[in-house]
Amino acid sequence: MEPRGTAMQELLLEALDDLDQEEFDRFKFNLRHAKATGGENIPRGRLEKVDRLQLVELLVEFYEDKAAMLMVTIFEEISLKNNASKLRKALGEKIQGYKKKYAESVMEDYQLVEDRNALFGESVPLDTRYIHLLIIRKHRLQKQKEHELAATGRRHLEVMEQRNSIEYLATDIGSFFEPSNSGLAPRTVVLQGPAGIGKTMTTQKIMLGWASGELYQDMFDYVFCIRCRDLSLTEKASSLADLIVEKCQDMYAPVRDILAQPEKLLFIIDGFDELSFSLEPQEHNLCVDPYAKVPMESILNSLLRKKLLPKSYLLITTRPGALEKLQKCLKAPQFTEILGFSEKGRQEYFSKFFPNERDCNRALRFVKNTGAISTICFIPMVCWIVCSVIRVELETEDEIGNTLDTTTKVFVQFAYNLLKHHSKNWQQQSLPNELWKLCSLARAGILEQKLLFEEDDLREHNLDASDLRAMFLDKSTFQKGIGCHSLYSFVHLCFQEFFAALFYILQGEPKGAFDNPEEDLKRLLAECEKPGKGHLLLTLRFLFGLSSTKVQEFLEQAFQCETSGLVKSFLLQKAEEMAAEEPPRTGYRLLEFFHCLFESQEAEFARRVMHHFQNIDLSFKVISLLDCRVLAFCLQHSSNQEHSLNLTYCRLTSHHVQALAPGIQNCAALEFGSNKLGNVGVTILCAILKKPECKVSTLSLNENYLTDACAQELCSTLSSSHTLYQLNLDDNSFTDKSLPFILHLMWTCNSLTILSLERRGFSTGGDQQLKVQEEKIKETGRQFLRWG
Ligand SMILES: Nc1ncnc2c1ncn2[C@@H]1O[C@H](COP(=O)(O)OP(=O)(O)OP(=O)(O)O)[C@@H](O)[C@H]1O
Repeated sequence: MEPRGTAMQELLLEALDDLDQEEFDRFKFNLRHAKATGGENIPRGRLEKVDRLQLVELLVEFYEDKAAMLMVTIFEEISLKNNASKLRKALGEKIQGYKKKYAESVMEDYQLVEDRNALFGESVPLDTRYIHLLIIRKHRLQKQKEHELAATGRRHLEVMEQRNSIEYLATDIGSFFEPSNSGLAPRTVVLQGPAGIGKTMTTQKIMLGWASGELYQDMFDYVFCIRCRDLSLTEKASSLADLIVEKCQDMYAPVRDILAQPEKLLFIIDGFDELSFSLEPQEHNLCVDPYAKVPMESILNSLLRKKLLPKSYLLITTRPGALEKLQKCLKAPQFTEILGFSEKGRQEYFSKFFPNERDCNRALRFVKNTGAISTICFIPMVCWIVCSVIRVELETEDEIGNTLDTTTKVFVQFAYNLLKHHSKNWQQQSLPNELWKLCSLARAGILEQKLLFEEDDLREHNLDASDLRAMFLDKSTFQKGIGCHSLYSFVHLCFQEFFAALFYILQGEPKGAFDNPEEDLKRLLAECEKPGKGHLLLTLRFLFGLSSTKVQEFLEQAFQCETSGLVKSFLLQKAEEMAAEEPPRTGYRLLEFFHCLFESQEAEFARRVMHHFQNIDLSFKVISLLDCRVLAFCLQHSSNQEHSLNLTYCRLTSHHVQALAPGIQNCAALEFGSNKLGNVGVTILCAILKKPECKVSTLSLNENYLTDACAQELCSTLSSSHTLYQLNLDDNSFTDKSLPFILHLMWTCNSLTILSLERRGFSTGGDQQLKVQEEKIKETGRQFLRWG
């Protein structure tokens, strides 16, 4: 921090120097009765005989950063209007100057990121690394607006009106606080996304954008970024004002001026899921005074609940697992979500990673041809790991393995490559031991929600002299009192979660306090189920991934270690318990559970539990390609063939249908309404519907931009179905040209009983024909009902 505010003292002295002796005496007289908020006035005795310089010192001593405004008030009281306005102007300039200075310090702190492409991180400018991420915003349509749009031909909006009227729109970091259709600008924005999707990187980009004058210039005078993981360091009571001083890295930052306009402040709270506090809403936990010394937990709780600085703006990032907990604290939040890289973004990432064009093309070709990897490469973190793995394979001229079909396997391969190429201990057979120490540190941290480790922690886990420390841990230096303090964290939280899971798999090492691995594992699994334990979700997912027989065989061979045979049977039992829960899991919790089954790649897991989930309803969730592969795996290996899968309004495209393909045939009902399947999606779907083992009885493809060509393909495919009972094709782009195909289907598919064709787009003549044929079918004695 810079030396105490000499600039402010000079300003005060200059203002006093402008006074003649009589004015100076009057100033001192009024100062005796000054009404400054908080603190004491300068005792009368100390005011006598002070000269101007001494008075400045006294003013700063007693009124700190309020001294200048107090001086302005007294000048006005004693009719020194010119002096008052001169000082006010000088103060204004000083504040502007300070804003600039703060922006410069933010620039310095945020412009560089560690270059993870170079193994032992050099730093590179963020702008050369950052790649555009797809972000969407949940959008609630207003009735009036809907009608306007409906009148312009977007008929699907009427359908949406019945379904909560939510739409997902693409957005970008510069538009987070723009007014929604209601005209209200959100003061709280939540940015959610899974592990490694780029939330922290996005906050860094926003900080830099603001500091360099490109983002939110007129909107915010100050933007402060609070990293939740760092908050655990602040044990003692502090105030929001203190926190701002700390962020400014200047103990004489004009905090009062900064706080005087809360509507010009943005607080970014990054990594809400990493918080270890409970954030219960008890009143005694909340504070309204930014100067009150209260525990950090209260400051955060009060900011989130808009008790403290209600007019300030908040941007909070979180993984989906903590969303429920976060939602309970917030007032009128706007939800946004990072979807990851687009196809183009991924290519850009690869070309930055592999400057050599030939290597880049090879790597991209490999990813494209390996469907499994292709679906996980939208996550930047995974992209980085996959590229690192591919680079090693390219260097060694090995064939790029096509076994990397789960995130866990990508992490295992990455850890293996790193260890193979960089650990001296590799040859000395002590690797399993070293690895186990790293895993035990990760596990201890995950259980305690501790992400920053002290030297003592490293010593406790015998890692102080380990090579693995430099490989997987980052070191940061923090100011503590007058000295410096080193803290360690895993290169990314995902790695801590991965190694924590690996701890439960590795065996054969002296586990000391954990000499009963069975109990230890049971404890972890029980913890995962407790409310508010969202931070354990990824660890659990990795644990499922590592329990796979194939992965364990690889670990044993590659790391020369023994693995635990127990884990798999425990997890199977756990999966059965989770599946039988009442009420059953829904939404993201259900999807998370399916991800666990998928990571295991053990068909038996799915076979044993999927019968509990007859109705899988993930409608109105944003579903990724990976989610689709996960669903396909679970459905494909289910012993039950009667599932209904509801993916209405999930932003599905033809790629999603492709990823879902292996599982769809095991569903009796497919609800894919309000998506963007288009003609290609329907062609893929038809290939599945044609299979004799496919027994779909309800198919909903409402509002999917389907054309007459689709109607032809779909109707001719379904004509031979013996199981199709209901078909919904509302709100598509059909014309009279579709009529013959639809009539053919109506006549030939005898099982078809309900056909919905609302807003089908036929001419009056076409409609007439449809009605006539419908009546004729009924005359044959067949039950047939048509809607619309
Ligand atoms: N926009 C981007 N462009 C390039 N690389 C990115 C981008 N976003 C993220 N990355 C890479 O992915 C890594 C993980 O990103 P980040 O830490 O921002 O994820 P996160 O969503 O905050 O994850 P978590 O929830 O686990 O904390 C980064 O260290 C960086 O290497």
